[in-house]
Amino acid sequence: MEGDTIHDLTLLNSPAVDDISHLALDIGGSLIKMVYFSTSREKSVDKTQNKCSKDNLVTGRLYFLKFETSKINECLDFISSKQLHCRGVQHYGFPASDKNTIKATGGGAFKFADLFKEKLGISLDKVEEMGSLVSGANFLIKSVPSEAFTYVNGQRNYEQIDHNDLYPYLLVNIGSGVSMIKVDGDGKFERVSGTSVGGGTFWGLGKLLTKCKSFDDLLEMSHQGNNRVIDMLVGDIYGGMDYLKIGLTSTAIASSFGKAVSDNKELEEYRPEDVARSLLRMISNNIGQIAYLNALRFGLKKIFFGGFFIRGHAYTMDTISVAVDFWSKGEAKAMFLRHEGFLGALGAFMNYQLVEEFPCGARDNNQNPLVEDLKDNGIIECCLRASN
Ligand SMILES: Nc1ncnc2c1ncn2[C@@H]1O[C@H](COP(=O)(O)OP(=O)(O)O)[C@@H](O)[C@H]1O
Ligand SMILES: CC(C)(COP(=O)(O)O)[C@@H](O)C(=O)NCCC(=O)O
Repeated sequence: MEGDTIHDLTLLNSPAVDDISHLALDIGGSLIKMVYFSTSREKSVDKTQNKCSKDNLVTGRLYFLKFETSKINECLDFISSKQLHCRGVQHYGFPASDKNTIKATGGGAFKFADLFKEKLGISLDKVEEMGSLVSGANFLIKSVPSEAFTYVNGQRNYEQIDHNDLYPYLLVNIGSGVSMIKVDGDGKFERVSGTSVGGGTFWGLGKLLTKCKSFDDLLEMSHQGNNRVIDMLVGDIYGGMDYLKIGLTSTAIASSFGKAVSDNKELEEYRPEDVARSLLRMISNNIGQIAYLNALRFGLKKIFFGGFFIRGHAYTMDTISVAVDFWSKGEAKAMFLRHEGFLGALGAFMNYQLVEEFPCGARDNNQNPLVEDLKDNGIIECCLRASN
């Protein structure tokens, strides 16, 4: 797996409790994503010093965390132990009405509303999921340096996106399922397609077929595997030859898992690594292709991929990039986002309408903001607007 994926924060990395305010959640089919704002890294004891010099802005950082939805109690315990829902809200003049109400998106904002109320006394202020994904993506693409990148020949190439040339684009969020959204501007979007063959499919089928215990193990396995053992290639059908008349080389996959038909082997006779690789390739390819077809429908050249299925995994990004490039004959471009899985949670956070500036204040002691991001699990500097 690549090194600069944003992982869970450890408690060591967490800010002091008193300085945390404004928590937003995206409770999805597989994972709960959490974003919260804290001022604690400013080293200042006097909270007035945390105000930005101009206007009434408070400097701080956004922190990111995730939990498995099936272990929602861990998330509730974390919020409760750190009193995330009621600390710090009135510091710096943030509106007191925010207390005990948090912005939440995703299906779980509906499914678990009673649980949050019962266990923590928190009301979930529901924010629509597709809108959250879009505002999270727009914010990241426009305001966070070194956020968007292409993945070509094993290399991340960070893109400077021209704000005046951003729209329209296609946003493909690969969570448990996949949503494809045509984005035309801030708050201007349409969900144009989707597929149920997504991250949940990879993880679910992978678990059944390989008996692996965690998603990261499955990804790691896929890294070690060889899909040609199970996939039927064009060369397998054409006696080792390419079929160039229709643009297919002998090594192109003709039929995912197709070799298993004639192999007459039991599942146990295949290496789980090879099974994981074929599965990852099949699902990534399929999503890349459907994404391209939707981009073609609307004449979109830029396709941003988000969602935690991607997990910064080299092979996943490579497969998606190659699929988009192949089908579009180089016309469309697949781009990825460093905060891939947090689009919805960030969008819900934006709904507080306190975000004034991103990023706020210079990262004065380093030339490359990415370096600090890596150390800090994707922490983003920002300013929130205080009410006084
Ligand atoms: N630690 C993990 N546990 C479970 N799934 C994970 C994990 N890390 C990445 N994934 C992948 O991410 C997908 C969920 O992505 P996410 O964007 O959080 O969607 P959702 O909102 O549906 O939970 C899973 O289906 C799986 O493919
Ligand atoms: C229903 C969902 C929006 C829920 O979002 P998720 O929790 O998967 O991130 C998503 O799973 C989805 O778009 N599924 C594809 C359904 C379809 O278009 O066939």
